[in-house]
Amino acid sequence: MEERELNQTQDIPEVLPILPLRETVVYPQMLIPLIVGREKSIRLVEDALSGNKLIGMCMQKTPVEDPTPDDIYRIGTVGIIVRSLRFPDNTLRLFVQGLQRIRVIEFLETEPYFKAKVEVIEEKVEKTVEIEGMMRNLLNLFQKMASLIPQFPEELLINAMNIQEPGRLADFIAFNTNLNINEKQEILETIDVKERLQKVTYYLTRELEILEIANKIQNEVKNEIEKSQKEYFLRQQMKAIQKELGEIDPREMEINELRQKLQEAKLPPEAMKEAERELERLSLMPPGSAEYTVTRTYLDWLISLPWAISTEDNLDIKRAEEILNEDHYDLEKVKERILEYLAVRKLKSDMKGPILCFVGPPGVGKTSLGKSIARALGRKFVRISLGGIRDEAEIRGHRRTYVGALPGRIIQGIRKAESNNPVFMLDEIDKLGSDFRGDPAAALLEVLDPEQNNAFVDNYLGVPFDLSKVMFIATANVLYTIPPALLDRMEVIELPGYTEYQKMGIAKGFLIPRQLKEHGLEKEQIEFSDDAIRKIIREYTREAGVRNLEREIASIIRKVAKGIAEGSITEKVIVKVEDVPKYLGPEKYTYGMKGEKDEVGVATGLAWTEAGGDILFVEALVVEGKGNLILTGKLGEVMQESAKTALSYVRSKLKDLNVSYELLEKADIHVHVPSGAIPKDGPSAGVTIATAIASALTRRPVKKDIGMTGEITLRGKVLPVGGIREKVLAAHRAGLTAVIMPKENKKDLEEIPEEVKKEITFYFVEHADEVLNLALLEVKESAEQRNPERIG
Ligand SMILES: Nc1ncnc2c1ncn2[C@@H]1O[C@H](COP(=O)(O)OP(=O)(O)OP(=O)(O)O)[C@@H](O)[C@H]1O
Repeated sequence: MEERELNQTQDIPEVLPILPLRETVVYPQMLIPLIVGREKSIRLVEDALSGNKLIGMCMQKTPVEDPTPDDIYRIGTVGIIVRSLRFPDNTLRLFVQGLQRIRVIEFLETEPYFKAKVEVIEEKVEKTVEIEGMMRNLLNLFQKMASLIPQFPEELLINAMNIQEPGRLADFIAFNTNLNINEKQEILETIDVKERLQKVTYYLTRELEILEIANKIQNEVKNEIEKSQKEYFLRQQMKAIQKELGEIDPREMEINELRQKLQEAKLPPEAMKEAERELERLSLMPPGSAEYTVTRTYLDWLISLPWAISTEDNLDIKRAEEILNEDHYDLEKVKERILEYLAVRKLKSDMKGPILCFVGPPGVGKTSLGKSIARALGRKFVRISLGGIRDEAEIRGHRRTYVGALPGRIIQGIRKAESNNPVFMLDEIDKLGSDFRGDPAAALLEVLDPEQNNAFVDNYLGVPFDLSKVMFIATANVLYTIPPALLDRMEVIELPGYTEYQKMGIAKGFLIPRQLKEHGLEKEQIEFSDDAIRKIIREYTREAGVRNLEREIASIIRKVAKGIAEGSITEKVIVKVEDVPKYLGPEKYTYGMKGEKDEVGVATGLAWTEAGGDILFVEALVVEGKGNLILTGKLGEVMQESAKTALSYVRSKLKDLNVSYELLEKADIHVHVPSGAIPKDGPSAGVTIATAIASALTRRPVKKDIGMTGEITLRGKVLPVGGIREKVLAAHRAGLTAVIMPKENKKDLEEIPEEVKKEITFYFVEHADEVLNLALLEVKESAEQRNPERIG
């Protein structure tokens, strides 16, 4: 009742004590708590309490301690003190009910407190439709704001809905919205109600926008957190439930199991640290994720590697010798070298040995020697082929960041070996490639370098693995394509091809017994005659090694085994020479490739190929022309030059050879080397070409039983060549009885088996004149033998 009475303007005296407020704005009709601490203000309140309890309240422009009238806003509020409490620190707590806006007209007194002449600001508005609409809008916004603030008190909303007067609604909402103090004063000073509604609407809209954005951000963050937290909580709950039930979390079990396996694998400290890190990551990943699988695979690799598993070496040299002999025929020098190697190993166990490299044509037993070494030493045997590898990552692995990454072949081989000291065969080291994907040879160097390979880092593993106990053996068909840096690290052991005699021995002593065993037959059931074996060697295979020989033998044994199994064969089978075509079909090669008769313009050369040695025929023909040299037969650059040199040499000898110079002027010389489709190169056919040309020009036939090799210079000097052993074996195989070779190659004959040397006459020459004398027959081709088209 009192309040209503006081609402009347006339009840407000013209002069009021003015309480300066710091950072507080009091609106009419609002009940607000105030703390009064300044001495002057306490005095003011005390005086008011003993009178009509009415006070004027105006905010200070700045919150100074002792304001002057100039520091005080002129628009304020008149209010009535509803309650006051004195606190022990002498401050007063007041509850003041705001009544109406006032305007300070003039300060009358400043001591003991401010007193001023005031005027009450009347507020009368007509509630137009516009005002009504603005009110409703404001209420809506207020409601919206309430919905965005979680702990918003509901009664504030209800109060707001119950306010009828537009000015009061604006004040109420401004009071309860997060406006800054200057904005609150601005609203107080906005006397025009419509304008006040507009301003409050503006501020409320701004506040709403801020709230909405904040809410959106909050929601997004919350969602993120919620997702991972939900999972975490669920997991924790599951754990708790499982614990309660006496079960173990399968995931935890898996991780524990992995940890135990890692410990059992005895990883070195650096690898263990990495493994622990990955385990930690694994425990935080969702099990179905791709990343989980990647990490799990990596850990499996770490577990499966033989970090601490070594086999014990058996260094009994006698036994090793027995094993090598048991598996291989002959190869005495090679075996001796291997035994020496093992003996040194025995004396010096930590020997950083040279890496052995077996070089030789296919099928000569390189791989099987490696296997025998492993067997003799009691080590595991693994083999990888390097043929055609161009990508360094094949050796060293891909980084784990690649999809589907795996360790390189070295580490894969080690895993296969299940021990860290296997005999590790690197096949076809001569076929390594290199391109933009890096140089595999460089990676291999690191593998083979005893100084570095105790800490070989595979890109996938990312931690070092000790390869120093591995015994590496490389194999190659040829030496010259092996990168020099690699070759430098290796000790080359050459295994040239076998002679027919040796092949016989291998077939009888090793291949046939082995094939019998593999087909489940006894030697009482089948026997090969020597002639039959020889026929197979000569007419069904043409190779330096014995791989095809073994295949053909297996093919015969298979057919016999089939017959026995079917019951069509009941007696011991003796494979005789005439039976061979029955089993293997018509012969594949004609034996004795040597020429059938002494011929003009055809010389027999000796060539060296990847499959061992071979003989080749050089044909020369004098045809009508203008003194040109025609070369055919896919000759390489070196061979072409060699042919030109040979021709020039022969030209310089025309007089000695009794050939007229005019003949050459009217003729071209055509040199051809069959087989035309196979590329040929090298300088060693020099003497052969010279012989063929000389024969063609002189019409003196070349002896068919002589094979020859040697590089030729313009002056006719004969220079040494390579591959003598293979060439001589090929000559022997082809049935030649004499071989002409450079004098400087005489030393190479040492490596040639006695049985071959016995059957061949060797001529060692220094000059091509000697070659012509040896190879050309004295008699000229008779007139009837002459081809009518030929000239000269
Ligand atoms: N001296 C030998 N005594 C007994 N068997 C042999 C002999 N040489 C080779 N062999 C046999 O010949 C077959 C082929 O040999 P191996 O596979 O070792 O050849 P390789 O030289 O490694 O050939 P490639 O270069 O093609 O790998 C094997 O079965 C092997 O046992």
